Amino acid sequence: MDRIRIRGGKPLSGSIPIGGAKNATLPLMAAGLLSDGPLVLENAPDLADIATMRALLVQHGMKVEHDKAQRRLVLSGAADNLEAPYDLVRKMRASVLVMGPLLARFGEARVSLPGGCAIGTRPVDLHIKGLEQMGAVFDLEGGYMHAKAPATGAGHFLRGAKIIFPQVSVGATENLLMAAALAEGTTELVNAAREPEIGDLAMCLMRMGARIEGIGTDRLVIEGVKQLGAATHPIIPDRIEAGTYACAAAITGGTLLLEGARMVDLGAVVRTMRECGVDVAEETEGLRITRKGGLRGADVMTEPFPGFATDMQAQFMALMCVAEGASMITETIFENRFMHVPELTRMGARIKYHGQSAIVRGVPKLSGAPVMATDLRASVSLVLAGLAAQGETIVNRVYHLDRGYEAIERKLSAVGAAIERV
Ligand SMILES: CC(=O)N[C@H]1[C@@H](OP(=O)(O)OP(=O)(O)OC[C@H]2O[C@@H](n3ccc(=O)[nH]c3=O)[C@H](O)[C@@H]2O)O[C@H](CO)[C@@H](O)[C@@H]1O
Ligand SMILES: C=C(OP(=O)(O)O)C(=O)O
Repeated sequence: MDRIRIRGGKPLSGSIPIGGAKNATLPLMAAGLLSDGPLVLENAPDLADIATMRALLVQHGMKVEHDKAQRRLVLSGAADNLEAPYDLVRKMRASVLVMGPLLARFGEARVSLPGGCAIGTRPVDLHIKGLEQMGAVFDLEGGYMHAKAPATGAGHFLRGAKIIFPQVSVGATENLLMAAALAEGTTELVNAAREPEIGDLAMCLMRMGARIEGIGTDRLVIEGVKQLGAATHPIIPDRIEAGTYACAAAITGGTLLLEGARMVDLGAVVRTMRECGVDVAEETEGLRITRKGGLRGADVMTEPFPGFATDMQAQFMALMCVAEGASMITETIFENRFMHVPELTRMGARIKYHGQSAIVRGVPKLSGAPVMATDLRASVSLVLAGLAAQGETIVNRVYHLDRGYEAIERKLSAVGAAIERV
């Protein structure tokens, strides 16, 4: 199995191109189920999760072409198999996003329950409750959610509803937004998630002919239409990939231009990095991250957007391991997202955690070690620690990284890191 070998201690310098956002592309691909297309997605990243979503849609009966050279995905055709099998759903939880589109367009879906994952239990009750409010009836059998929605007689299956989320959920907002686009009448999503990926999905649905108001706010109002059509949509840049490479510049005391990255998507992360003594400047081509002086510790609490992203928590913790003073990191989104702590500790970090909070006491140097992690962002936090550590770090289980970071070793070695896949 592939591993990543890093010899740390080199300040990075140069430019890194930021790809299209994984977490925008996955729901956008699911939206392809809502019409015969073609839906053309530009700036598509080449990631394991994209291949998984492609396999899922293909087994549903759709045609999905991924032109990697042109960074383009073209989705067309109509689903003729309404089942999302366990083998694919367990690989990637975002598979559950086919539920809303399948129900809205065909009145039926059978989707495996995803189960828990390394970072938490991650139930899908909010997705189910919302779709039930829109008229779907759910049955649980053999680990599958089997949902049916009777035809309304007006060319729709689902009916618009006012859905008040008791808790902010990115996936539930996306699933219901897609379902509402083809439902009869008006749907109101209250306490909706406001992540940039949701705005991107809404923009794409509008290009396909959907009627949506309130984009960028926590109240989305969708006027259902009978049919959606073809569209071409450019995927937004990956703010988490950008934030991760910003940490790479900061932890090595270097300077990187993150081509295509946008300040507007990274607000809380940028504010915190500045608090730590890192310079962040918006330039025409992207964001420039520079660290000249020492790193100072800072406290963060993860929150739904526009708060500090949970998907940046592990990377920021790696940075705080070598910052001056103590930093308190509180994870409020997922109940088990400190799996990187024991591995960072093996590299010499001083971290203690209890429940939702961790205290990191900065040390002058980390030391390289063989490490492994159980999820995507935890794995990349070990790469970051390895870039700053003395000696050699081997990161095992690279398949986690390949879910969300395209060519990470090539992007980092091009800016001066001693990193290779072995
Ligand atoms: C593919 C994708 O875009 N993944 C992102 C998405 O995941 P995902 O959409 O799964 O995350 P959610 O926003 O839904 O989860 C937020 C919280 O709500 C809980 N919850 C969620 C749904 C539900 O029905 N019931 C429930 O209790 C979850 O367990 C979690 O504690 O948003 C997360 C939070 O920003 C990110 O970390 C993930 O990278
Ligand atoms: C948690 C993540 O993804 P997923 O929701 O697909 O597990 C992530 O991108 O960090």
